[in-house]
Amino acid sequence: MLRDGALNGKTIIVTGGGTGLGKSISRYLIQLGANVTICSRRQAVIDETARELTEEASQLTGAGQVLAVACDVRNPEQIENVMAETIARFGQIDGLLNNSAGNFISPTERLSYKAFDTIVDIVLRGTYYFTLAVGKYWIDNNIKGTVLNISTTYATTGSGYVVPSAVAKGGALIMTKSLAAEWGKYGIRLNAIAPGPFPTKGAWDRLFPEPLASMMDPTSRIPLKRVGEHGELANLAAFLLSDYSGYITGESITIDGGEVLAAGEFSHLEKVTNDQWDMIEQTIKQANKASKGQA
Ligand SMILES: CCCCCCCCC/C=C/C(=O)SCCNC(=O)CCNC(=O)[C@H](O)C(C)(C)COP(=O)(O)OP(=O)(O)OC[C@H]1O[C@@H](n2cnc3c(N)ncnc32)[C@H](O)[C@@H]1OP(=O)(O)O
Ligand SMILES: NC(=O)C1=CN([C@@H]2O[C@H](COP(=O)(O)OP(=O)(O)OC[C@H]3O[C@@H](n4cnc5c(N)ncnc54)[C@H](OP(=O)(O)O)[C@@H]3O)[C@@H](O)[C@H]2O)C=CC1
Repeated sequence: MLRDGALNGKTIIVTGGGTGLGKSISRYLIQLGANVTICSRRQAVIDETARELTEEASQLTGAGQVLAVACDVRNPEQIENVMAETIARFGQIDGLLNNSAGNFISPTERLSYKAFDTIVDIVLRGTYYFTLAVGKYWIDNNIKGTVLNISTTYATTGSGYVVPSAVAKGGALIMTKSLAAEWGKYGIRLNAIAPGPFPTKGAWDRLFPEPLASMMDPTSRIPLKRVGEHGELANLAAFLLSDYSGYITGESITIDGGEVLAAGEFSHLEKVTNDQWDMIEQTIKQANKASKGQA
């Protein structure tokens, strides 16, 4: 979507950049000229992704570079190490994509305290630790940086069976809006993306395992009748991390093929046939007449 070189000179940290959506977004940011630091807990995974993305970038003109630094986003010292290594390699930090997450589907009453803590700590604590560290650095150095948080649609609607994730994503979303209000005076922008289903191994293994996968078609309640493509999400993420979105802050943009609209009272009536609509129309018109005393 963006023109070549749209992110030239920018350095962006992508948490969870070794797999899934973080990897796909990192690939596109690099194509657009950004230098990207990917980080997550598993060094071998981010090393392999860095090798792959470096190889791809070598085939392109004007692509950025990639650095892999291991980090658990629940650990402030490791976050500060990612920042120091990024600054040492690329000079400064301009953007932060909070994409790391933990999640699994479960009835809430089956969760231990530790299970609940694990999800909330990765998603909420990890997001505010990283944002706080990078925000302080930007304020101290007069850098007009940009944060993008990967949220979910259920951060605003709520959802059963993923309650720790909903609690944490909801908290991260309100942080996005709150800090956008507070740090706007420094030129720092914070936005969020709320994706619907975009197939990744990480999400599908934990949210859509058997027998669920055989029991339901995740596209059936999506108005566009399909899951998302990684490139579609990467386009939106690159735009929100770029200067082209310079007047957007505190916003959450939903990209879900219309899935959240399923809450609309009558939006599920697509199974009604034309013959049935004829019948329904006649029935309603009879009722209209009756109410006017014409029946
Ligand atoms: C419709 C289509 C879809 C479409 C999808 C629609 C969109 C969904 C939107 C959101 C999507 C996402 O976030 S997708 C992101 C998915 N990716 C990830 O989750 C990647 C990272 N995840 C992980 O590493 C693991 O899954 C996770 C458990 C979170 C963390 O691993 P750790 O090694 O740190 O922790 P562990 O020690 O294994 O587990 C911590 C505690 O959690 C408990 N625990 C772990 N799994 C459990 C389970 N299934 N049920 C109960 N409890 C569980 C353990 O027993 C431990 O508690 P005790 O027994 O008390 O010790
Ligand atoms: N796929 C989908 O349909 C949707 C996804 N999302 C969101 O998109 C984002 C990416 O998810 P997706 O790509 O699907 O799944 P992945 O499992 O591929 O991505 C999650 C990433 O988070 C990293 N991570 C987990 N725990 C930590 C930690 N403590 N510290 C640092 N990194 C960590 C993992 O790496 P490692 O294990 O090496 O640490 C992994 O790379 C998440 O925020 C998710 O909530 C939102 C809506 C829908």
